[in-house]
Amino acid sequence: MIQLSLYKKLQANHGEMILDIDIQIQSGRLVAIYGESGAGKTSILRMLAGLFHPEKGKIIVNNQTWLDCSEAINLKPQKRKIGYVFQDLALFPNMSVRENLLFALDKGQKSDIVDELISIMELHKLETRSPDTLSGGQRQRVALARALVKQPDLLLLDEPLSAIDHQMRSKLQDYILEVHKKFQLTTILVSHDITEVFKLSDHIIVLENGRIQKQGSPSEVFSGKNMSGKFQFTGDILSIEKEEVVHIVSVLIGNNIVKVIVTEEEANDLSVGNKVIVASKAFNPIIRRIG
Ligand SMILES: Nc1ncnc2c1ncn2[C@@H]1O[C@H](COP(=O)(O)OP(=O)(O)OP(=O)(O)O)[C@@H](O)[C@H]1O
Repeated sequence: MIQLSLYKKLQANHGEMILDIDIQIQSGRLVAIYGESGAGKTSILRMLAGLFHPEKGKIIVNNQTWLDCSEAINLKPQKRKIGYVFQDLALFPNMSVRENLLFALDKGQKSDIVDELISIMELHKLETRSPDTLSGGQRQRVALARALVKQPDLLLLDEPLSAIDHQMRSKLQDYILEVHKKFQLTTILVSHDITEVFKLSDHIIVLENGRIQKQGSPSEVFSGKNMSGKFQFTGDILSIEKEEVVHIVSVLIGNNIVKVIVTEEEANDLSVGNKVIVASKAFNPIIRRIG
């Protein structure tokens, strides 16, 4: 369990902004912090990592106090068992991919975990390469593996995939899900991307001007009501076409286009580019093998 209460005055574009949050996260969950630019998301992660200090607050991770301002407890960043991946994370350029991972091992820690991560993250073909010769997506895959070497108590992902193209991003999201399933690490993901947040997290905290505006499951948070379905996916609207009395909405879900028929009234509420949830609970989905 992670208990977090943080208070800090920040300098926002429009003047002073108070970051004031109280969050509890159960162990093993993947929680997303979602919010507009400047809402305070990165500040929370930096405070968790010990890189930024709140004026008031407490951070307790698995019963260990990392920070308690009233007791003057403030564990150094290197004493906090954290894996941190952000957009422009630098790998050591003078070391191969494998050496970058080995370098992250704690003193006396067995190197088996490096082999395991190379296998899970499918880095075999890249392990002797220098980071400079890798694509952005490959580098982030290595960065994620490196953050996992120490088997942290808490994994922090700050927009780790935002500079990566759509197809590679989707693959990397699968890797994140895979390692999360395998290691059950408590993970906090900061992202602007609703589809990403929906796909990866089981709980979403929406931050607005330094305060929690709402939180809950992805469907509770994004559909405004508790939407349940036999299956549901998120996607982007590509087109809305009128056909006689109905409208046909084409939605891009992953790499597939799904067409959904809606009424005129429903269509009026939708625009090309909107992120949407496509769900069904009235009938059983049909499954067929492909290829
Ligand atoms: N050291 C600091 N002292 C005071 N204010 C700060 C400090 N660091 C950041 N801020 C301000 O706090 C606000 C929140 O910044 P933060 O980076 O946490 O937002 P964010 O939600 O992560 O935004 P983005 O999505 O653009 O990364 C910003 O207005 C920023 O200028």
